[in-house]
Amino acid sequence: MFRDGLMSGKKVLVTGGGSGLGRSFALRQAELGAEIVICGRRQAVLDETAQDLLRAGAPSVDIFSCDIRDAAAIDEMFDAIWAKGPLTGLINNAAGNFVARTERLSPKAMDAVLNIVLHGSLYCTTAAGRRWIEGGQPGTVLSVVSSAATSGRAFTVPSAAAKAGVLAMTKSLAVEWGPYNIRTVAVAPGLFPTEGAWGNLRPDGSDKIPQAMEVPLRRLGDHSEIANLVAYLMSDEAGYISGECVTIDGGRDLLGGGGSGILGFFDFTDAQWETARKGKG
Ligand SMILES: CCC/C=C/C(=O)SCCNC(=O)CCNC(=O)[C@H](O)C(C)(C)COP(=O)([O-])OP(=O)([O-])OC[C@H]1O[C@@H](n2cnc3c(N)ncnc32)[C@H](O)[C@@H]1OP(=O)([O-])[O-]
Ligand SMILES: NC(=O)C1=CN([C@@H]2O[C@H](COP(=O)(O)OP(=O)(O)OC[C@H]3O[C@@H](n4cnc5c(N)ncnc54)[C@H](OP(=O)(O)O)[C@@H]3O)[C@@H](O)[C@H]2O)C=CC1
Repeated sequence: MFRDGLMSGKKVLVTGGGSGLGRSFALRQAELGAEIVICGRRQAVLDETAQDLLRAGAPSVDIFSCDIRDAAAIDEMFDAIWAKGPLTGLINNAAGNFVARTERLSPKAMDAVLNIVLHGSLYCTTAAGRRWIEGGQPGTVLSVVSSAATSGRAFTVPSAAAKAGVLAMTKSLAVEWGPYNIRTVAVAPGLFPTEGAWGNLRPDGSDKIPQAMEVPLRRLGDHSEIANLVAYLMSDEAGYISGECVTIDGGRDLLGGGGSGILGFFDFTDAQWETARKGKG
């Protein structure tokens, strides 16, 4: 789909790039010639993906065990990255989410999601932007949000609220940092199977209808489809796109509020919620 070397000369940090969609984004850009940096909390996952990235063609791969809830740790990671050469792009991909009845969430449960999605994305974005502005370098920040950012999403309210904040950040910085030649963009994925999303959002008994039937195109997304979109948006070919969020969901959001994926939760029993919470769903 793209010319070889589309991302040559680029160096991109993918938060949560060791697994799930982040891994697919990193792999696609590695194939297109980008130097890749990935971070996450699980060192073993990062180690394994780093080997895959090198095999895919990345000229260099750096990995950082870093919890993006920790602003100081992020700053250390960015210092270490810049010591070897500045990034040209950042992908805010790492996220935390789970289904729960909102009125029963503890403050810690709310913070667990908000701190990763909203605070983590803002910490990483400003860590990159500050360095680009000081160095007089252009840059691109792509944040992975969700249609929940605009439509809301019952039973995952902290995530929906955090994604709305990240989208507002994207649009605000497109204006504030435009004069520095820093682009900020977002993608809103629909259903792309990953361990994290299915493990946290799809407990047993929650699917009222087959998952593909939640989507007008009658199928789930393939990682290659969103990885190509992300590669395009990170490349210079998208150099005049800023402040925009591209939805890639087979038309699912047009069914209203993220489709019918949440319908099962209205009838969930206390026992089912407990099982979901323990991660046995
Ligand atoms: C909007 C749609 C689109 C988005 C899609 C995605 O993002 S898909 C990507 C999805 N991918 C991922 O999510 C991957 C990353 N996810 C994670 O690391 C975890 O799921 C995390 C977000 C809980 C953070 O982990 P951690 O180790 O920092 O947290 P911890 O275990 O120490 O708990 C902290 C607090 O939260 C509470 N609590 C926890 N679960 C539940 C629950 N089900 N029910 C109720 N509460 C729950 C827990 O009880 C505690 O509160 P307490 O009792 O002390 O007052
Ligand atoms: N899959 C889907 O259908 C959809 C996904 N999305 C969004 O796409 C993105 C990727 O989702 P997906 O791949 O499914 O999620 P996964 O849960 O599979 O992957 C999340 C990644 O983020 C990392 N991560 C989580 N918390 C932290 C943290 N505190 N610090 C650093 N890294 C962290 C995880 O690594 P580790 O645990 O090692 O830290 C993991 O590599 C997210 O932004 C999600 O909200 C949106 C809509 C739908």
